Amino acid sequence: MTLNKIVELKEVTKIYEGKVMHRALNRLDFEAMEGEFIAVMGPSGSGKTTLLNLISTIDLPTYGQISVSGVEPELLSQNELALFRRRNLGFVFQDINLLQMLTVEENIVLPLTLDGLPLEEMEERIAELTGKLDLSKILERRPDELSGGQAQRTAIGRALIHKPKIILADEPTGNLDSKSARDVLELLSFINETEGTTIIMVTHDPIAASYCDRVLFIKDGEFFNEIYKDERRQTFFQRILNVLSLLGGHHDLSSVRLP
Ligand SMILES: Nc1ncnc2c1ncn2[C@@H]1O[C@H](COP(=O)(O)OP(=O)(O)OP(=O)(O)O)[C@@H](O)[C@H]1O
Repeated sequence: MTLNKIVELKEVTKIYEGKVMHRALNRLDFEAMEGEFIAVMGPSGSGKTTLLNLISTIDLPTYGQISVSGVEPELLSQNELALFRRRNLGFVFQDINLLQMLTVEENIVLPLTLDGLPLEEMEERIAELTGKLDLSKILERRPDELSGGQAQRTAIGRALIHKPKIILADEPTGNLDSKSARDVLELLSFINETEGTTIIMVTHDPIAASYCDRVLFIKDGEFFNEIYKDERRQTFFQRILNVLSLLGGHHDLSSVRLP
């Protein structure tokens, strides 16, 4: 099977112009193949969120080229970009951001109603997806009646309902306890394997990163290292810790253990 590049960045530089100019990314090359599950790690301020914002077409680079799912964001208007994002990308954040007045089901189905999909098709997709997400029994609940893990799984449902090609996740387990975090990571892996959805996830957590196929490490806006998963998650996890300790800017990792 030949894999296609779904994301490509060539020599991308991002400079924030403010009172003080800041070069957040410097001549960064990056590629994601269709169906990959990639973690992006690096010390605070190294440019991870900037990278995600560029891939998600929310922001444009100062220099360099970007292509996402065959599209060069620079060539599209703001309206075209908004439509492109809605059709092709799914977003999952640390701050879960569900609409409080809506039920679990209504929150998940919201992006489809924007696209005016027929009711029957919406119901079919909701049933299939909420089964996978283990939310079928709590579809009528509102966000304040959910655990952190259930709320994040609802947010993942909302990100997945339109079958995006790419999921972009920024610290999706950052606010969760370890059990809920594991559930969310297993869910993302399952979606990646069964749907072939490409996932790019920024995380500080080496355990979260160990669920991925590849970890990209950046430092001061530049490529630092990248490692691929091997047979066992335990050894991959250990290799992630090794690179993090070389990278610096992290807390003491000696006590972190894979559960
Ligand atoms: N809009 C902005 N204007 C000016 N500087 C910015 C802006 N956004 C980010 N930066 C700076 O760019 C650098 C990279 O920020 P970014 O948010 O990408 O880092 P990060 O690796 O995601 O950090 P963290 O892990 O703390 O979230 C930081 O030094 C940040 O202060």
